[in-house]
Amino acid sequence: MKKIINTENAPAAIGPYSQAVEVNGMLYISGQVPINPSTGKVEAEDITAQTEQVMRNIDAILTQAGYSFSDVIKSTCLLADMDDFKAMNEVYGRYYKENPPARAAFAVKALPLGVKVEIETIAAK
Ligand SMILES: C=C(N)C(=O)O
Repeated sequence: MKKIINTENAPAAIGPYSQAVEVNGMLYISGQVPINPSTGKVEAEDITAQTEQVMRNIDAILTQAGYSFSDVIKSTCLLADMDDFKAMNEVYGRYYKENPPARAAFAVKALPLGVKVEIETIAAK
């Protein structure tokens, strides 16, 4: 049975999706963009600050669902500009120091709200 995960410590959805859905010990977190949940706005400007906000949002959803970064098995990183790959990795890598999850990274034409980065996450117990 699926369980919808919702926390005020991560941004509300900006479209018709849930922050995360848990089913059978698997947690599927929607792509997180760098919205500050306190204000509902994108305040971070550069890729480092935007990635930090995205990772904080992922952390809040993992925590709400009773998971942690060590439970993450797969990420998908979407970038508006592949020139940001290195800087995104520097922040991302702080959260996954050992045995990092499987991952794909893409540059896409554009991201919602004109942000530079969006990261999807799947975790398992
Ligand atoms: C930001 C998103 N995850 C979306 O629009 O689907």
